[in-house]
Amino acid sequence: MSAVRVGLLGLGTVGAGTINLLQRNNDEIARRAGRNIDVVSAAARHLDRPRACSTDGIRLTTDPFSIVDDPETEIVLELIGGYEPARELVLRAIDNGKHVVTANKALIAKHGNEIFERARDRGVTVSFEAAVAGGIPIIKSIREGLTGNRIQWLAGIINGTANYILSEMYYNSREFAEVLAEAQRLGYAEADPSFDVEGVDAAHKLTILASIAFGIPLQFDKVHVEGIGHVSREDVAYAEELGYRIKHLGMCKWTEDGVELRVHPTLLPERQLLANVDGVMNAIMVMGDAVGPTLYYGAGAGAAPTASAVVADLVDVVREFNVEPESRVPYLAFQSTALSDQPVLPMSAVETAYYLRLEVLDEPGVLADVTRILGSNGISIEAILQKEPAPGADDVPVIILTHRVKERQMNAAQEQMEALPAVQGRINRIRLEQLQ
Ligand SMILES: NC(=O)c1ccc[n+]([C@@H]2O[C@H](COP(=O)([O-])OP(=O)(O)OC[C@H]3O[C@@H](n4cnc5c(N)ncnc54)[C@H](O)[C@@H]3O)[C@@H](O)[C@H]2O)c1
Ligand SMILES: N[C@@H](CCO)C(=O)O
Ligand code: NA
Repeated sequence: MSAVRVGLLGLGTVGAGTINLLQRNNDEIARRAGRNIDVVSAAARHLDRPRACSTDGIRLTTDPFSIVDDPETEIVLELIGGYEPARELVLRAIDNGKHVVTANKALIAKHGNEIFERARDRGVTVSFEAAVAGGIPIIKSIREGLTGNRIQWLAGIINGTANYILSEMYYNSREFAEVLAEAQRLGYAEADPSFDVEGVDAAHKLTILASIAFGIPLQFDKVHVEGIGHVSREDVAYAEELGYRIKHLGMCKWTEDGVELRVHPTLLPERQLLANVDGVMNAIMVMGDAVGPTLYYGAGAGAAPTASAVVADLVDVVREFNVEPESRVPYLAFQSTALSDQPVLPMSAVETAYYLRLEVLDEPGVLADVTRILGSNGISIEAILQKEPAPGADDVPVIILTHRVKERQMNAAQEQMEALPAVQGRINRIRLEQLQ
C-alpha cells in the first residue's frame, strides 16, 4: 500500500523531532499503522537554516498555505504554535477535508470549540495528544481508558519549564533567570517563555484536560491563572522545613456548585508522588469514582518525547481513515451533543489550605493579633514557624499553614493582617493541597 502523505507546518524543536522519529522507527511504526507514514512536504520560515533533522526527500516551502491546499496532503501536522496563523491554517486544512494533528495547546484551548465543530461538519479528525504533558499519553488515557468513571478531580504538573525552574531552585538554589535560559536552550520553553512562567501554558493544558475529564466546553478564559513568579527560594526552603514541596499545579475539580479550574503554585506534602516529580518531567493524578487515584508520569517537553505523542496521533489517524466519523472517539471524550453546562466556580468560593509568609516587626503582641484575625475569619492554624531576623534586619519572617478555607475568607483575613502596623508589605500566600 502507498505511504501516507503528511504535510508538516513548522520545522522547529517538535517538527525536527517528529521527522527524526519517523525516520528512526519507520518499520516499527509501519507495522503498527499498516502503512508507511512519510513527511512529503514541510513549511519553514527560512529554507536555508541548519536543522536538527535531515530534510532529504521533503519538499520545503515558506508558504504553509500551499501545503494545506495541496491535494496530495492527506494529514496536516501543525507544529508552528501560537494562535495565528495556526488557527487559519488548521481551519483551511479541515475545509479541504484533511485530517489534522497538532501539538498546539494554545490553539486547542482557545479555538478548539470552533475547530472541532468545523471538523465534525467535514468528518475529519483533529488529534492533539502532544498538546498536553508532552509524551505522556494522558489524552488517550482519559478519553479512552477511564470512560467508565465519573472523574472527580485531576491535578497535574503540566508545564515542564516551570517544573524545571522550581526543581533547580530547590535542589541547586539556582537563579530563576539562569534556569529559564537553560530551559529555552533545551527546547522546553514556549516561543514566548512568559507563557511558561506566568502559568498561561499550564492553563491552556488544564482547559483541555478539564473538558475531556468532565465533558464541558473548552473555557480557557475562565481558568484562574497564577505563575511561579512569586515563589522565592525562601518559600521553597520554609516549605521544606514544614515537610512540603512547592509545585506548579493545574487542578480541576467537579463540585455540585460548579467546576474548579485553576493553575497556581501549590505546597504538596513531600510524601506525595506528585511532590517528587522533578525537572522537565510531568505527572497528572486523575481521580475516578470507580478506579480511585491514577497517576501518569513522563517527559512533559523536549523534541523526542513530544514527537512520541505526535507519531502516536499520526498512527491513530491512519488507523481511522476508513472509520465512519460518528464511530470515532469524540474530540472532547463526550458526544458533542452531550456536553454539560455546569458553571465554572468563582475563585472566591474555592476551598484550599494556605501557606502564608508574613514579614513582621519583632515586637510583643504581633503574633497574637495575627492569630486573632485568622480566628475571627474562621481560619484555623495547622502550623506556625517564626524565623530569626536576617542580620541587621528589623523584621522577622513568620510562616503560617492554615486548614482549608474559602478564598473569600482568606482575602478578608489577608487585608486585615496587612493593615496591622507591625506587618510589613504584602503577605505572600501560596495554596496547599493534600490531594486525598
Ligand atoms: N517544545 C516542546 O517541548 C513542546 C512540547 C509539546 C508541545 N509543543 C508545542 O509544539 C508546537 C511547536 O513547538 P516547538 O517547540 O517546536 O516550537 P519552535 O519555535 O521550535 O518551532 C516552531 C517553528 O515554526 C516555524 N514557523 C512559525 N511560523 C511559521 C510560518 N508562518 N510558516 C512556517 N513556519 C513557521 C518557526 O520558524 C519555528 O521553526 C507549539 O505549539 C508548542 O506549544 C512543544
Ligand atoms: N513549554 C511547554 C512545552 C510542553 O508543552 C512546557 O515547558 O511544558
Ligand atoms: Na500527551
